[in-house]
Amino acid sequence: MIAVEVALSRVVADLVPTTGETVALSQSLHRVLAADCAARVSHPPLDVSSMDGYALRAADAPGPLTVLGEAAAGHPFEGVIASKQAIRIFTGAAIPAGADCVAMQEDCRRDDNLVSIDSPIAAGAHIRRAGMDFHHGQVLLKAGTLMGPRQIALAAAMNLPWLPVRRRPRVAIMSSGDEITMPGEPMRAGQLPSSNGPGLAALVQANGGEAVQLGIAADTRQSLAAMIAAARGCDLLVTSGGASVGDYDMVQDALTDHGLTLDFWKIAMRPGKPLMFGHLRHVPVLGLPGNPVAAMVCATVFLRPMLRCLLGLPPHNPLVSATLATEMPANDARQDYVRATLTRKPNGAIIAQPFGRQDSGALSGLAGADCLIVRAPHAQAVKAGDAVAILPLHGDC
Ligand SMILES: Nc1nc2c(c(=O)[nH]1)N[C@H]1C(S)=C(S)[C@@H](COP(=O)(O)OP(=O)(O)OC[C@H]3O[C@@H](n4cnc5c(N)ncnc54)[C@H](O)[C@@H]3O)O[C@H]1N2
Ligand code: MOO
Repeated sequence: MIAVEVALSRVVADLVPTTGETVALSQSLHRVLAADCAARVSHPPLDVSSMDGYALRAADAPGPLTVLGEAAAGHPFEGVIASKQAIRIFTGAAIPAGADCVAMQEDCRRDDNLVSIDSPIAAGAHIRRAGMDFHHGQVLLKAGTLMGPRQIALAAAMNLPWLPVRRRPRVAIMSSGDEITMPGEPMRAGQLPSSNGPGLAALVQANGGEAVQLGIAADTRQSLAAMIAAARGCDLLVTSGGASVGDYDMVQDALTDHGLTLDFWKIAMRPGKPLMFGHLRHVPVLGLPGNPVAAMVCATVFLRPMLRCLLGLPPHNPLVSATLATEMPANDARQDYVRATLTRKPNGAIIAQPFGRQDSGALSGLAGADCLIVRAPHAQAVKAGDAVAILPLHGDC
């Protein structure tokens, strides 16, 4: 059995980011930029007012000044302001030639076509300079940026209607087992619905991939072989089930028939001991255990970083620290991923409460967990109040 960290470094070692494609800005949420993007405009495009008020020369304050006209956003005042003159101006409007500041409306007194300024004012007040935010040609969004709502707002301000993004990695997902059916299908006695296929597909989608569910192979070499063949053209093949040592655990044999180059099988991890990794004609193959919690935890720990690498993102799965609510015994040789809830104390401390039942077939606990407490191999017993490392579980895992 190899260590989790060694396994993790091996699964991401040879991954090359997918090629780029162009998508509309409106379709770019959660996509990763494949190239640097430069602004096609300056922002703001010219000197504009940041307040509603009067544009004037600061040296002319307190006035009174003659109001020549007005400027609103998108409707500039075309004339020139001379000494003792002002214009009414609104937020976002261009600063007229000759003016060097804007007095806020609240600081001004208007009397017919005259305006007086009640507070001291300096040149430059309430003016946003052209290009204050960014200039035409400036690279503001770098290759590798994950596009969220804030980055989309910036790209729009940069006048970029299309963006170069990494193609979504195509991940073929294959479940196996004679007892497994698709959710909702008729079931014989003893059969159960596949949770791994839909759960893994959702994890792939939530992490920027395109899931291709191949279906459920029967526990025969022929059935497994047919499904493995259907994975051609994918960037990554993920199998679930049939990974252990039982007579009907034939996934690895079927993959070997197809030319699998095995990298590793079995790691020091709980849940997830029979994890397998290799390559089928250069396509990485991640063989997940069938136990539903093991499949999803291994996907969180291994598949998520693999997807990140295929998207050109750093593979990190950062651990953070929490305070333990109850004692935990010393750990054995396998790195343990313990399902737990998190609560925040009024003083800001984050408290992790492990579930009593940690069976790797019990999905209800995983779905209700906020985090996995990560316990190193041979970790010593810990007591309530001790610090532990946790892997937070968000909406994408
Ligand atoms: N003698 C040993 N037996 C087992 C060992 C071992 O080291 N020696 N390891 C155990 C561990 S740890 C795990 S994890 C499991 C992994 O088994 P497999 O990967 O071969 O998975 P299956 O036998 O196919 O199924 C296990 C379990 O999970 C259910 N399952 C399978 N696929 C799905 C699916 N798509 N959706 C929902 N549930 C699924 C299946 O019905 C079984 O109950 O091996 C232990 N045994
Ligand atoms: O590691 Mo298995 O994944 O214990 O259930």
